[in-house]
Amino acid sequence: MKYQSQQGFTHKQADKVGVLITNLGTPEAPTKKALKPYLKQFLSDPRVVEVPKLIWWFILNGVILRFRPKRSAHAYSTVWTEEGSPLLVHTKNQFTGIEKRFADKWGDDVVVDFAMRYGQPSVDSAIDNLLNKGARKIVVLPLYPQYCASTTGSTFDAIAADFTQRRWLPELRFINQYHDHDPYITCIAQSIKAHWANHGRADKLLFSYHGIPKRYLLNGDPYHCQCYKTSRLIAQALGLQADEYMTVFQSRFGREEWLKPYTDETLKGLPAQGVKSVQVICPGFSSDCLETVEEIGEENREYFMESGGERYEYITSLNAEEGHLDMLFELLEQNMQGWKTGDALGTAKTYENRAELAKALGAEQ
Ligand SMILES: C=CC1=C(C)c2cc3[nH]c(cc4nc(cc5[nH]c(cc1n2)c(C)c5CCC(=O)O)C(CCC(=O)O)=C4C)c(C)c3C=C
Ligand SMILES: [Fe+2]
Ligand SMILES: [Fe+2]
Repeated sequence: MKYQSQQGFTHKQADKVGVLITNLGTPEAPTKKALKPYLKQFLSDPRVVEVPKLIWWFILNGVILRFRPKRSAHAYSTVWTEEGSPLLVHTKNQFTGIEKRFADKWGDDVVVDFAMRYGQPSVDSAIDNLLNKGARKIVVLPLYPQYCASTTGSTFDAIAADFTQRRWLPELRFINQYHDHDPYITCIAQSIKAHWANHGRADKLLFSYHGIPKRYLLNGDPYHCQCYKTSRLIAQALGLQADEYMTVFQSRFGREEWLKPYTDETLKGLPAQGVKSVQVICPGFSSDCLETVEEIGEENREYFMESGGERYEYITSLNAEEGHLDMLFELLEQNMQGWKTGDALGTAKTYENRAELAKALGAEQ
């Protein structure tokens, strides 16, 4: 059969809302063997690398996939925990916390699952789960506060690709971004205040976001503008003056110019300008991951301290903190407004399910 249908459908089943939380994905293990398929899937996505297909095929397979898996495996091994990759561990905890909030308030009317754009659990398997549990309306929350075609756009592609294989499509709502959502800004501001209460302030607060090629911004991607707006709103919430904070971009990949100022170059240059202590937070990452724990927590600390810095503090991502989960739960509920749950399609007097319909129609099944 070309198009898949829900397993075990009956006319009496009550409509449910499905909530799908997604994140980027992470390798299965911190090994060269596990990194290769992960990087291949990730970096073959045309939303991530916008280079003509044939040229990129040669660069990816001939150069990057020969050398990068070993280097990245080493980096991942420094952040790997007993439960696995930090990104997966935090995303799972976020899922569990959000699922509990829905169970407490909505009972059986809402089903929740999570998926990774690359690797496992896949978007297709999570949509399968939600539909088979009776979800007829699905709200998707990619855990990226700022919209970027490479992340948010690509997640939409994965959902759309999955839908091309299904017969009875659910209603869909897709949360595009929440970069200026008040409760999100408040959550980040509160986590900075809590850090200040324990450690005091530093000379400068740095907001570090994952970069993208500058070309994507010039071609119309709103990511850069949304990052700056997030920083501005957090700074406002904290009452910071313009010279007390900075927005910077990390995790460059490849040779072309990415969004500037670069996090690493900035940190290397700040001590010479008299900035001896910094606090760095990454508001674009809803979970700690390789790019925050290793790159911001370790690598950039060394750059700053070796350049004459005296105090460097990384303020962790919101992860599965209660306030963060409350905020995400509220955002999801807002995006479910007007959706009815609990109604069934019919009482099915003539037939209970597809098999009985087939029998009634005298059709072979
Ligand atoms: C938060 C948003 C992200 C954007 C935007 C983004 C763009 C982007 N990333 C790459 C290349 C790599 N990113 C890698 C890891 C990684 N990237 C994000 C998020 C964004 N990426 C996260 C959360 C992570 C960490 C995943 C984890 O498992 O912890 C990697 C893999 C690691 C490595 O080998 O260095 C690569 C590669 C590009 C090209 C890109 C372009 C827009
Ligand atoms: Fe990335
Ligand atoms: Fe901008």
